[in-house]
Amino acid sequence: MSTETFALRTENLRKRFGSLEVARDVSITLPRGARHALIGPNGAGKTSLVNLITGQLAPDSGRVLLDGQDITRLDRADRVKAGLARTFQINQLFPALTPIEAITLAVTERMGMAGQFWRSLASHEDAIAEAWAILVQLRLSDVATRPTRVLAYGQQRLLEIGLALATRPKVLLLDEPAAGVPKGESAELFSVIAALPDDISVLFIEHDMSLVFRFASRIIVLVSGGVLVEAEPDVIRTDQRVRDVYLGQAHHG
Ligand SMILES: Nc1ncnc2c1ncn2[C@@H]1O[C@H](COP(=O)(O)OP(=O)(O)OP(=O)(O)O)[C@@H](O)[C@H]1O
Repeated sequence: MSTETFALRTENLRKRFGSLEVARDVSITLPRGARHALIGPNGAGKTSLVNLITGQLAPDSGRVLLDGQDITRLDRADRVKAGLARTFQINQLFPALTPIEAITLAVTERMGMAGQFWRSLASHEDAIAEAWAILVQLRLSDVATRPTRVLAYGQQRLLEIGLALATRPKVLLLDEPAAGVPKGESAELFSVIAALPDDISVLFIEHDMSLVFRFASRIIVLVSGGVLVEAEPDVIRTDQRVRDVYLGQAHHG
């Protein structure tokens, strides 16, 4: 695959914690516009892989390429500037801010004008307009001026995605975006993710297989730090190796 066609690629990523190998030669590719799911049992190394991609963890060897650029040596902030954004399993929001305030702040931060009140009003208006557009895209405009703490949990998780979108990412990594969200809200949350523009490529970790099969265009199965198989949902559904991994597990990881 040429560098023109992929948004993100890892090449032979390896990472150990003592004797535990959390990444065993992991090479994955996210084409532009991807909606890929990363699944696997508990402790398979899913979050570690996301951390290796974002720079939270340094690999022992291997490379991370974003839009053709080798970002392996960049720090986390520079990876965000290069177009890599993520959300976490646990809510990271400010409860007292409203969504429009929070997203506008994130946009001004990206523009390098956070805290610069002497900047022209026009640039602040631009930031507010961009924040509104993000909230509309996430179906949060109705609650834009309410304090974050009164939002439904699913809306709070969407707001986190909004903060990531404010960095104008090419690649969005979502670590269990529906974690803690009531069942009734999680499909809505995923349909918003699926409808994001095609120039944003998405890799999401998700435990709920019905959501994975409904929303992923491709599925990467990670087991013991290594990629067991990567394929389209229909292929994964009938793959005996995947069935064997999940068979007999009280809790699907
Ligand atoms: N900083 C660390 N130091 C040592 N071991 C770690 C560290 N971070 C993760 N691990 C271990 O690495 C393994 C992989 O963890 P990771 O969180 O990546 O798995 P996961 O697939 O995301 O699991 P889950 O589905 O439970 O979130 C686990 O056994 C975990 O305990």
